[in-house]
Amino acid sequence: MIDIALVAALLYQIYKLLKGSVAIKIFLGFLSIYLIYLLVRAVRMELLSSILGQFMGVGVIAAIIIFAPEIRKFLLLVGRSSFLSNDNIWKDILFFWRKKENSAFNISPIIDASKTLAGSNTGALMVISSSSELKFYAESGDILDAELSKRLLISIFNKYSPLHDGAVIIHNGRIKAARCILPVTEREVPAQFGLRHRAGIGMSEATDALILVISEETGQVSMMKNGKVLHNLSFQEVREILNDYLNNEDLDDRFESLSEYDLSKKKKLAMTSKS
Ligand SMILES: Nc1ncnc2c1ncn2[C@@H]1O[C@H](COP(=O)(O)OP(=O)(O)OP(=O)(O)O)[C@@H](O)[C@H]1O
Repeated sequence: MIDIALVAALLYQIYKLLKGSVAIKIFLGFLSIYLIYLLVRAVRMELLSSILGQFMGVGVIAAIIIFAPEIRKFLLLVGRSSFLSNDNIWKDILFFWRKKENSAFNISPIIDASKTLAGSNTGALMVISSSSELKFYAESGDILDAELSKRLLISIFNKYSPLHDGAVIIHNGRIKAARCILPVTEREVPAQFGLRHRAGIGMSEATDALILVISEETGQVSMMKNGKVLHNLSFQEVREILNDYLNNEDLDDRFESLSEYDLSKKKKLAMTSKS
């Protein structure tokens, strides 16, 4: 019984750590195959269980290679005394069946700060996550865990601030971290998108977060979700998208895929050159 409880707690912690990243899909894939393997073995289906057994053997080595960075970070977290002494972990384990709290929070500081940042052509990169703290990415920067405020966001992205380089991660009304390094997309992106936008698109491909980018060059606001983009948004649109995202509404249809984005740009260009 204690054995089962410990395994359940461990699996839950791994799930929490990976939540929001692509690694979780691979992890759940492995877990499902392992459960099928146990089931097949229990009902003594010899051939299938030997095939799945072979796969599991190779799978463990493959998992170690695929999850190398995650395993390193996980061990680092385990090693930190704060990880085990953190009350939240025990609360999470004890009350894991509780319904997820509504992720909505007051987004006005994000909108107000974006207005000021865009108005002064200050570049910014914000990751807003409704489902998780995105610990992996937060750990790549400086942990703040500060209450979300317009003044704080403006200070972070001020060109002279030591925190301005990289992204902030916002979750549950708190700025979890600043100066975070995000994965850059490997897909081809429109020529006017530089590194900041590429990182925004990359992060939206790797996680279920919503990304907000303010261009230093033009002051224009873009958002990214699931590898798709929306460019040159008004602040009213930003507010609506943010609200809908935090209320778990499906935003996929509203965003443009990178190929659509190129096409719509070309159409606009053709129309303006005709007129
Ligand atoms: N992988 C990354 N993760 C987080 N932030 C990044 C990453 N790559 C670049 N950045 C941020 O983007 C800034 C560089 O942006 P760059 O000027 O290349 O982007 P851009 O998309 O052309 O945007 P802009 O329109 O603002 O010039 C860096 O100073 C850094 O703050």
